[in-house]
Amino acid sequence: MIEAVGLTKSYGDKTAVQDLTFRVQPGKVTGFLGPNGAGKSTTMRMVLGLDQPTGGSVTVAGRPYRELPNPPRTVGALLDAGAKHGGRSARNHLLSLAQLSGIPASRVDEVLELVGLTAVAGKRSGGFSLGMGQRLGIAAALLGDPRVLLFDEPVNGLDPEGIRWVRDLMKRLAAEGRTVFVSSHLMSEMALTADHLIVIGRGRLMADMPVQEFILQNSTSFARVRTADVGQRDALTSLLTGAGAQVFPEEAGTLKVVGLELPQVSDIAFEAGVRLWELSPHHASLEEAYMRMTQGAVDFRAGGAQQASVAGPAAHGSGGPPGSPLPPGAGHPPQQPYGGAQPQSFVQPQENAR
Ligand SMILES: Nc1ncnc2c1ncn2[C@@H]1O[C@H](COP(=O)(O)OP(=O)(O)OP(=O)(O)O)[C@@H](O)[C@H]1O
Repeated sequence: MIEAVGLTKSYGDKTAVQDLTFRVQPGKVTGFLGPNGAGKSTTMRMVLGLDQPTGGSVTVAGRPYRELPNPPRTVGALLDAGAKHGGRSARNHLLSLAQLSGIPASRVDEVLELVGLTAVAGKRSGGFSLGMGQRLGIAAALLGDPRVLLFDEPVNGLDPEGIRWVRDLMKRLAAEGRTVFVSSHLMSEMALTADHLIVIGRGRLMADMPVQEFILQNSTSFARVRTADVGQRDALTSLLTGAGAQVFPEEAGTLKVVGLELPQVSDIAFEAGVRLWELSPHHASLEEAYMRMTQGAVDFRAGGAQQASVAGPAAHGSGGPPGSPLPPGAGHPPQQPYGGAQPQSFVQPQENAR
């Protein structure tokens, strides 16, 4: 387990991490999320004793990293996959790390096999592709067979096969009862990999909960409705609005209905004699929930002028149609063809979550 209590780190007058308290539990993959500059790497560096907190504390398996009897056998980490001696072969790189920690040389071949680098073990790691470098970094993290693992952006630059391999590895490590703490900006990947999330923004804790709960708490589900014809669609729109729903017409001719359960929508349509061709539930993705939660905690955002020049003068705002309650920026999700079952979400305008 990793436990942070009031963890704080300041660089001069810049506070990178502020009063963070959380536990990373064994047996789960815990995703560590936050916008650029939120303090994720700083936190991980403090877990690993590479930076000293200016306040609070963080322990691994009950002790600060520097007090662990044999740190590489307790905690392994991939922080910077580029941090290797490029002139050495993959095997020699791992052998030197093993020697430093009193790990038997036989373990080097085991981890090379585990990450799929056996065939290139004798090659200079300087010539490795990004994906091979990531695998070598992961091999180094696994060398001491530690119970606690930290990975900072482990899928950075990996191809789909590599991403899937990392995902399966994380899940396997967690299933073995290890503590797996992994940062990533790839939300779709985190949704598939993580069981639990710790989200920070501007150095502060914003969420600490299971992935599904995070999505539920930070998103709005909606129903998509398709009627047999336009006249019925307009009639149904007024009835649903009258019943307290927010109704948004979509380009594909469907309606997005927020605020009523599916059976209620069905009953209202039935009682009015409106024939429905589609009535489907839609849930938010992790990415949508994350964007909604962190929108007030982003340090770096592309400026409007920049976006305009990229989009070209003909581009229109991404808000709702004139008269719609959607503000600019709260655009409709991509339309699905009729019957398309991809879950989508309407992200409602929300005040700064903090
Ligand atoms: N050595 C340092 N000296 C001064 N400021 C630092 C130092 N290290 C980090 N910071 C600042 O602390 C803040 C948090 O940085 P950190 O790298 O931990 O964020 P992050 O969440 O890992 O970001 P990213 O997702 O971009 O990697 C940033 O504002 C950063 O500029």
